[in-house]
Amino acid sequence: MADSSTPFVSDKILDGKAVAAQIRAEVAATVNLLKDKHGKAPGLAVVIVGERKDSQTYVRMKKKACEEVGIASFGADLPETATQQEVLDTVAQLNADPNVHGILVQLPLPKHIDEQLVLAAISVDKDVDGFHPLNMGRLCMKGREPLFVPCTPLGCIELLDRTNTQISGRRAAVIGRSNIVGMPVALLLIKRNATVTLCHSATQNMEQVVREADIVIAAAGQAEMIKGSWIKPGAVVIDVGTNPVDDATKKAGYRLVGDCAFEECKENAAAITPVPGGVGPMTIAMLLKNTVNSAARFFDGTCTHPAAQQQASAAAAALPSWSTLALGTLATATALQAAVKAWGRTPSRGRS
Ligand SMILES: Nc1nc2c(c(=O)[nH]1)N[C@@H](CN(C=O)c1ccc(C(=O)N[C@@H](CCC(=O)O)C(=O)O)cc1)CN2
Repeated sequence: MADSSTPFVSDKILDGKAVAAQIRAEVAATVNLLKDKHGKAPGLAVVIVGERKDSQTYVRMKKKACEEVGIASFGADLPETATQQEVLDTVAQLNADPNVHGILVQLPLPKHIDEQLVLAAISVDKDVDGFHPLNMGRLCMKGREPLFVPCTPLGCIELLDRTNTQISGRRAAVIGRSNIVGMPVALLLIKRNATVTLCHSATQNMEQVVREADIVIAAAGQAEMIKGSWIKPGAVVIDVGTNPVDDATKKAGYRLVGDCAFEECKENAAAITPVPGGVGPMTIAMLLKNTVNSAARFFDGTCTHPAAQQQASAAAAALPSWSTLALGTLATATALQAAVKAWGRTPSRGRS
């Protein structure tokens, strides 16, 4: 099923870190093209509320990744005690900032803050996490496309694509129905013509469902719940789980394991993602990609956000006539158009 001759699969291990590195290099090249053409860098704002260690780590990783590819970082670090209004005001400021093309609010939020309200307050044009109800709604509908697809699900599909794994016509089992992963990845697989069973805590005989699947996406958040005997020989297994388990031999006192019993599942699988080093790095790579796609829409004026319209008219007024444009600029524009066009196809790509 997975093409083990790709540079990303070795000894059945699907190296998400390597795929993510390739995507980050592509993003960096597109950022350079955008800077050459528009004289501006894409900007990503990350909002974090509270002091959760894991969330702070992820936010640090996102900022570092932005820096490495030339995306400008913005954002706000709010205390655990921040009120809902303060969070909404922060989002409103970022919505209005013309240098910010992507906004994300790190999840989970503290309990006293209404997650739905905050996610719906993010401008749909800057919703690089794809969690705005309008983007989620479009993802659910046949013949509609969201402006942004959530990063981890997009990363799972990209892993399948970059290892030439056929999706169309195959059976897929998704374990877990979260808004961040399970639900949207099931929708993406359906849009790619897979036959999908979405398993959850009330699913009966989950083992049997998984046994019939050519593609398994494990996103239940339960350490090593999927056993090797559940995996159909030759299946491709994408393990989204990142569960800390006590390990006295580690400096931190714990290690991360996935939702799949890795060594056992690897026996039967054609390819399996490791934890860490599988889906995690893809989440951040896809965030960078979503941000660059957003900036490109802002810069070329195809985005409906008022700031984008203003920027596009200002740019048009400042533009020299076509006859004086250097050939190099034209080449850059063409390369940029091609790059952004190719990327925009990801959610509904018909390749199998
Ligand atoms: N607003 C959002 N919040 C959350 C999201 C999200 O996509 N948007 N996803 C997760 C957390 N997350 C990103 O935010 C994330 C999780 C894991 C990784 C990652 O690279 N993990 C590494 C291991 C890292 C470690 O050692 O701790 C790996 O798997 O190799 C990146 C991003 C919940 N919140």
